[in-house]
Amino acid sequence: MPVRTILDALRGGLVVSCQAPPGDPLHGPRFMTAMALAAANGGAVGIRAEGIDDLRAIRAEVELPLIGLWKVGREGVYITPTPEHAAAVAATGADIVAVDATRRPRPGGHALEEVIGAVHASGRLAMADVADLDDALASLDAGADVVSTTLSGYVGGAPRPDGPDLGLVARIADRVSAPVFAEGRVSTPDQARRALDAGAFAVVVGTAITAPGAITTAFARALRP
Ligand SMILES: CC(=O)N[C@H](C=O)[C@@H](O)[C@H](O)[C@H](O)COP(=O)(O)O
Repeated sequence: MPVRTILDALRGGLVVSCQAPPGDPLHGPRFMTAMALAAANGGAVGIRAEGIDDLRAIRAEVELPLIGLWKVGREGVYITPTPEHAAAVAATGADIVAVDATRRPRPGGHALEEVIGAVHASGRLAMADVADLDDALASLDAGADVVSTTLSGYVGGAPRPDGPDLGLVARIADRVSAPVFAEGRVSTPDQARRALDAGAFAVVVGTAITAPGAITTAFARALRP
């Protein structure tokens, strides 16, 4: 899909993140493809997904713009950490490759520019997953095409807020002209709407839509005395 068409298709809409980690009963391409198809039927304008097998399978069945990433471990920089991971994600046919764009040290000592360079060398757009405004500004300097607030609340060990960081969405959107995606802990349609009002270009929702285990836990907890 041409770059303009991809961004136009995503503007103002809902991207559904379809991810289930190893150990989750829904882990694997079959279930994540079904999730992506269900999201498409429900009106999603894009899909975000993780891992080479899931991305290939989703790409084969879903025509919506696809944001791909590869999680390597769960500590430090784990979202598409190196140029090699970025090239492999791009090779699945994902339209946008999401990469950790925090200012933390990267495995192999790579600079963010190198990871983004690998995305661009593959003809894809680079999404910078950031934790704060300075990450966003630095990532755009490094060549990122779009920014997402994915990592706000997941860096530095401070207690994680319950809701999305709409303040960060607004701070970034006020400073930059690049598209800013609101991502992370968006749990209700009202929060998604408010993310757009805060200046988001589009909204990414994962757990609240595609993680029945977590959704069940929230209901079950609410019933406990
Ligand atoms: C921090 C991190 O690793 N975030 C990941 C990034 O792809 C996913 O685990 C999240 O599910 C995704 O960002 C959507 O967020 P939420 O599930 O909160 O709607």
